[in-house]
Amino acid sequence: MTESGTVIEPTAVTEPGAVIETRGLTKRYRGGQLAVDGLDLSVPGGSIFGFLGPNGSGKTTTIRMLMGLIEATSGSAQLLGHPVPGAARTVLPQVGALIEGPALYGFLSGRDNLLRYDSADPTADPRTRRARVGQALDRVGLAAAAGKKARAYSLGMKQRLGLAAALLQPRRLLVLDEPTNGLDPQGMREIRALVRELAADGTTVFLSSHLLDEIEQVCTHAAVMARGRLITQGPVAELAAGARGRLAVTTPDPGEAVRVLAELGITGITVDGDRVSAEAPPGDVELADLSAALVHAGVRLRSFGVQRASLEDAFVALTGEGFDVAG
Ligand SMILES: Nc1ncnc2c1ncn2[C@@H]1O[C@H](COP(=O)(O)OP(=O)(O)OP(=O)(O)O)[C@@H](O)[C@H]1O
Repeated sequence: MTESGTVIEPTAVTEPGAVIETRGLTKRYRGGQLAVDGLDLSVPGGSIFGFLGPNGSGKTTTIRMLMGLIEATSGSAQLLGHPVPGAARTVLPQVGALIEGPALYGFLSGRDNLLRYDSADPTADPRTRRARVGQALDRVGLAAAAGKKARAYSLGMKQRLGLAAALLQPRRLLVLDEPTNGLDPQGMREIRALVRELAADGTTVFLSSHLLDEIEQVCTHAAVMARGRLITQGPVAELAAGARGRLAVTTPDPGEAVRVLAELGITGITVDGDRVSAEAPPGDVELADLSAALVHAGVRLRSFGVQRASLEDAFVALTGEGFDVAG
């Protein structure tokens, strides 16, 4: 209450603490494959958290452990402050999940798929079912196509229907495994916009992706996986800032530019046509001195500068590997 007696409603609900927390979470499959290796993950409430890694890095295995679909070999995990799988019954109704594509009945309409899905949920109130299904369809932009058979849906529409299924109840956390996989650029944009909207309403969104630029575009935080291990995690802006940017020079005299830069101790130089790129110089090297040295040596400059580091630069810097993906 303020002095004038007005009640101030909190405008944004931010979760105190982590919404997903794992300690030493490990999965070794029966065949001996160590898919997830001692994972300590911490997902802040209210974030759009990108779980990033090349194919086979352990993302799906982690998500399946979090959702109680498979057992961890060792380590522990908490969702919304409760241990899983121990408290799965209490906590999972507050978590919407879209894992490995939605299971749909092609012969049913989008609406009937959702009605059927909701009736299989013992925590769902049948009296509000129709209304909730209608709202979820609206939410994902499928209201007009709700009566169409699901087999006539495009991949993007199917994916949106899967999201609608995850939204039939109010959720504090949404877990989406590769939600844009297989979608065309327009479909990807639609899903990204939806993820942003959901997060703006206060839902924490945890999404896995092997697409670096997707994570950069939509996520506030990210964790980077490689070969089952966590490489780094934190706010996306900080992860990218942790890597030095690249020095980028465009010149009709690339050979001479390479010679001058190498003489000045610049490393990681590559040439592609008239573009010379290199590791950004350490902080004590003044960029103006570099460009002056190039000009002094007769190198004609079309452009000169340091490009901001991307998450990809950070990944390469941290793993020493390219972000090489099959998909
Ligand atoms: N059921 C299983 N039995 C044995 N090994 C498995 C099983 N599932 C996954 N793996 C292996 O565990 C490792 C991690 O796989 P996982 O599917 O978790 O990775 P991912 O990052 O989700 O990749 P993708 O994007 O391709 O799904 C891979 O080497 C994979 O071959």
